[in-house]
Amino acid sequence: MNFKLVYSSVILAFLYLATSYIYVHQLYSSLTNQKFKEISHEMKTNVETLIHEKQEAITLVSLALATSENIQHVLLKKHENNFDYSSLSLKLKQETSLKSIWFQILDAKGNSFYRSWTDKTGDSLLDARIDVAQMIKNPHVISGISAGKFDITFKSMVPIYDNNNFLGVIETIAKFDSVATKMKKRDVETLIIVNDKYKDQLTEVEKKRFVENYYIANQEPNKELLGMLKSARVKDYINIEGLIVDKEKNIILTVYELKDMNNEVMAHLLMSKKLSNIDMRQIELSVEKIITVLAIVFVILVLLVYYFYTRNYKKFIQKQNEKLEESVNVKTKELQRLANYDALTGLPNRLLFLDRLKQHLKHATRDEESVSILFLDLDRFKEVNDTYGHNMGDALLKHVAVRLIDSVRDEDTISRLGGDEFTIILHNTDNEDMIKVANKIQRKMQEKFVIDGIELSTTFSIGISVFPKDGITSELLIRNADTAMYKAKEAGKNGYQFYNSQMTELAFARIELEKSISDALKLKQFKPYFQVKVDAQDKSVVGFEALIRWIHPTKGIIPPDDFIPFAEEIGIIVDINKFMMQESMIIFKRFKAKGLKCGMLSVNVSSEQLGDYSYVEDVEECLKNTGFDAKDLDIEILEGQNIENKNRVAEILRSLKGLGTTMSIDDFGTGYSSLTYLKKLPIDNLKIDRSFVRDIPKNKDDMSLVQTIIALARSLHLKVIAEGVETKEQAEFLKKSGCNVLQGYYFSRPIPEHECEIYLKAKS
Ligand SMILES: Nc1nc2c(ncn2[C@@H]2O[C@@H]3COP(=O)(O)O[C@H]4[C@@H](O)[C@H](n5cnc6c(=O)[nH]c(N)nc65)O[C@@H]4COP(=O)(O)O[C@H]3[C@H]2O)c(=O)[nH]1
Repeated sequence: MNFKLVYSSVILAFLYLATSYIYVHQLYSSLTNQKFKEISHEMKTNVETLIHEKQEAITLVSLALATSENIQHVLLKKHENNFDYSSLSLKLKQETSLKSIWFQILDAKGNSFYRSWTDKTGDSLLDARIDVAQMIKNPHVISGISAGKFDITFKSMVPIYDNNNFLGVIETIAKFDSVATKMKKRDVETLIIVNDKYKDQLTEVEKKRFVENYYIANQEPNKELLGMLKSARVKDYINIEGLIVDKEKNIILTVYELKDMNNEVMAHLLMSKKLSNIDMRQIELSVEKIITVLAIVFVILVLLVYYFYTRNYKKFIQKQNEKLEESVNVKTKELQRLANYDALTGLPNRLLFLDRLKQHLKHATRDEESVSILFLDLDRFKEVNDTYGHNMGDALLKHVAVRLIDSVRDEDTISRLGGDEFTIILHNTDNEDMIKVANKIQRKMQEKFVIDGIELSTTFSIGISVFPKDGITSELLIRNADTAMYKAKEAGKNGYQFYNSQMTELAFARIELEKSISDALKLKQFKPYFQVKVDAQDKSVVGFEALIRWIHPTKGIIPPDDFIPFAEEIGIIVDINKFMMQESMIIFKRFKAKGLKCGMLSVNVSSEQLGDYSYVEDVEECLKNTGFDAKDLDIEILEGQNIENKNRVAEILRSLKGLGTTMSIDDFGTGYSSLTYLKKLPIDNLKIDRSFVRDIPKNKDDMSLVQTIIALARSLHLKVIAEGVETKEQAEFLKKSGCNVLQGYYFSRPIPEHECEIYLKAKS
């Protein structure tokens, strides 16, 4: 995601808002200042206008009166009592804005001829007033503001002529503070501050109307302004340049300089207007407009940024999606590989094999061709695992896979179904080709594998099924190839078998048998039968061999040869033997508890178990569970059994010996054990196979062979037990030959517990 754009947008927005704020603020203050200036100007202009108006008004009045014939006549005749302007004053008061107005008439010599406010006349004003002197000297219209004894006033003097004969002067006087009153109507308070230089002149004015030496000319001065003036220096206010805005007092202040007739500043008009009375709406409207424009610009900018951002974001999302898709593809491929290929060998696994087989079958159906499946199972792979561990087993599988790949064409599919099972799919091959492939595999496997310096050899049992002859579905073809593979195992391993229909029946029978053996174990249908072993010399009971019998509810007693090899093949023999050992020990414990001398208990062990340490644990557990004395336990090992797996077997036998048991080599003479090797094993007894005893005394070779075995056993300090003794002659011959213990039908067949008890009781 483009965070840069987001960050810069946020910063820009902030800058924009800050700048806008400053701009609006400055604009507002500049507009306000402008407005205040305008207000100040307006106040000054207004007051000036009012002053001019007033001056003009009284001048007009003077001019009007100067042309009055009555005045001229009276001045010519000096009949002063004919004047009365009180009605004129009243009229002016009523009809005009001239509320306080006075008149004075001077004669041509500057003497007061008439005063409307007093009866006092005849006094000369030439000396008292410069303006009067000027007028007499040079009659002309004089208009202005002047300070007198009582106040400052508006004055206008107009010469009175009779034709060209100067008769005198008419003077009109008006109060000045009416200007302040008029200004008030316009919301402006005006304080008329008369300059301090007039202080001495204003002799008839009350002292209290002075602030410092400045006369306040208002009749009723504004209290606030007066307060302000009193609380500071008067100069501070009359010297204001431009204007003052006092937000605290909510006023705007400005000063107007009032000039006298000689154009000299004679007074200052301090004017104030309430800020709250100033109409700021226009400014606010302008500012609002600006804010609106700025806001619109901001919104547009935000929208633009948003547009670019979303466009950018879409691109970003698109890129992310592409990346995601890419990694999903990689992962999917990886998963497909994991799902379809065997992690150990890298060959296609069961899933891919099934898929490819289905494809082959589809094409073969369409093109009317054949497809063959070779089902391969390593012979004795379990022994490799048990002997050298699973790592070695795995390494062997990898090497085997390489050799398999070397044995077939590239287009043939080899897969590992799991464990030591492999399959090969061959397309459109005849029997001869298949045999060639099977032979090639076998040849490749002949050479020993050398892994971590250890030499290993292994072979394959191969089952072959062919589409469509042996099945048209993949499931059936695999099952039938598997069945054929079992057949190859039964036939002695390291070979191949083509599937035929009889094999299916066999396969079903095997499944059936597997289930019923398992059920039999659960239902305790297996029973130990005991066959006695007697001392060759005095025929006393030395012990018993426990031999299994399957007491089948419908088939009766099933002998071990009918199910033990199969039980060994499917592995259930481990549980069966454990069960047999524990049951026999319990029975022996019962015999002993009854005081019966049953001697040693011999049990059989399977080749499956001798390569596995867990057998030692099983024996230990049975001894512990039953409290059976290990010294009374003899374990019979078949000569042919696993003896090749020398080191492991030797170790396990030593562990068993460590528990206190004795060990016997069973069926001796049928295998090919070297006696030197046997010497190294912790063996106590050697049982001569009954096949050598059977034909005694008829077969002289057997007799001499038996004698040789006994002599050899003796030299190895082993006890010799002969089995299959059926006749007295045989018993006698074996006794004479030095055999220690005899076992066979001659003494007793294998019998169940209760019969054994009777037998023992009879013997004791
Ligand atoms: N013809 C003849 N036979 C005699 C005579 N005396 C004994 N036998 C038979 O010879 C076999 C001796 O047992 P084995 O060699 O251990 O051979 C046993 C043993 O290898 C195996 N077996 C029996 N019980 C068990 C067992 O619990 N576990 C295992 N793993 N194998 C067992 O089954 C084999 C066969 O057992 P069985 O049928 O009981 O056959 C027994 C026994 O009945 C005789 O005088 N004449």
